[in-house]
Amino acid sequence: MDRIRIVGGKELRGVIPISGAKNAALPLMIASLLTSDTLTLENVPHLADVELLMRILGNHGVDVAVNGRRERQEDGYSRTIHFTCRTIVDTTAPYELVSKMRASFWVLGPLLAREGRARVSLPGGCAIGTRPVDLFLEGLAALGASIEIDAGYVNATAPAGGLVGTRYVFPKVSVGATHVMMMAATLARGTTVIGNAAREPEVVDLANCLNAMGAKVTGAGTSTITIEGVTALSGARHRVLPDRIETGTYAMAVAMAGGDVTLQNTDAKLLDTALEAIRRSGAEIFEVENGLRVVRNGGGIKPVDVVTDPFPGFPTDLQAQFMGLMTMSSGVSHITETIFENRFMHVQELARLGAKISLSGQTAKIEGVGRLRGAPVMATDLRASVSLVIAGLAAEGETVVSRVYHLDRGFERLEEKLTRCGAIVERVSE
Ligand SMILES: CC(=O)N[C@H]1[C@@H](OP(=O)(O)OP(=O)(O)OC[C@H]2O[C@@H](n3ccc(=O)[nH]c3=O)[C@H](O)[C@@H]2O)O[C@H](CO)[C@@H](O)[C@@H]1O
Ligand SMILES: C=C(OP(=O)(O)O)C(=O)O
Repeated sequence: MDRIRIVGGKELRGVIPISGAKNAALPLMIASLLTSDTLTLENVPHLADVELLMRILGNHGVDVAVNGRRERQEDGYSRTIHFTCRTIVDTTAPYELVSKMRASFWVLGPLLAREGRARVSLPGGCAIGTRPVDLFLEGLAALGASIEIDAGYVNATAPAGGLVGTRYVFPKVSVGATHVMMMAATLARGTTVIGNAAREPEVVDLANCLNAMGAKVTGAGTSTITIEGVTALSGARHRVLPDRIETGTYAMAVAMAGGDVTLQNTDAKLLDTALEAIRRSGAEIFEVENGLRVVRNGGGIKPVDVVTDPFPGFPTDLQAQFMGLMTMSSGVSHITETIFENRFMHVQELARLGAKISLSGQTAKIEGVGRLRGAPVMATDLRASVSLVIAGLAAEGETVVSRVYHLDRGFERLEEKLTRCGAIVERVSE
């Protein structure tokens, strides 16, 4: 099993290209199930989750062609990929595949909308909480679907004549349930209004792509999304938006290790709240053409309190990384996690590097320590593992992060991007 070895204490200087967003690419790829034409996606990141979803979509009948060729391209950053699902050959998404990645559950919406039925295993994904699927099922039931859960599978059937437009207010904001209901409603009869919808940029990206495919979606990016159903969708070409979590992660790496790095192909507007927190910690952030520049040349790290919230709040997917940054602050900070009930598994691993963190319910109290010291640590989930990498960059001596398959789910060419900025980071295969 691969490990990442880091020799810390070096400032980061250079340019990091930001990839297309994993969390936008996944629902966009799933949208290809809604049409028999080709959906071409540009800027698709080369990640384990993307590869797995290609296999899952292939199982349903989607033909995947990378850069116009059928073979997979093993080099190069984010790619252009063509997805064509002439006919859906299988409406079952099996446990073996869906259990590995939460987002694969989302095929439920398009399969149901296009074929009138779907059988999808209950999902897996990062172990950061119980992550139920009640909101998905209630949303689809509001569109007229009959739903039963049997032997670990969700069996959903549309009424004769297909799904029917509805008004439905989610009792809680859910990114995934918003994606799924929006996709399903594009092919429903009549108009659907989704209340308390997620406002994340990835929801807006999906709505833009659906509209390019001929859907009639308005209001994405606000809490109320309206979808006028159409009888069929066509193909389209769409560029995946930049990864705001990757952007924030590297910005925090610079804030922690020091240096001057330009993050290219990204947009500060995607993560205003997180950038504001990084600025308050003492780093300077400048918007530059097609990206941003993060600078911390000396000066201490100030303590900053944050509370995670749905967009436009501070993203839960940057909570672990920000906690890494706060471990080196000059005072006491508090981080409250409101989205997932079990997203503090990085705490005990950061402690191995010398961090002082105590937990009380959903709030972590971080007593800044002047310096961290490298140690062997274990990745527990995707964002927790990258928090250990950036802490390792700032720590003195050697840090070895094991279980790096978590990282490969969501960070494209992490070692290469950091090495180009002067970090000493290498992958060690056993
Ligand atoms: C692939 C992807 O895009 N994953 C992101 C997505 O996950 P995901 O879409 O799974 O997250 P949700 O927004 O659905 O989850 C928010 C909260 O709602 C709860 N919930 C969700 C659905 C449901 O049916 N019932 C229910 O109670 C969840 O347990 C959680 O407590 O948004 C999260 C919140 O920004 C991010 O951390 C994930 O990185
Ligand atoms: C939690 C994440 O992914 P998933 O929802 O696929 O588990 C994430 O991207 O941080």
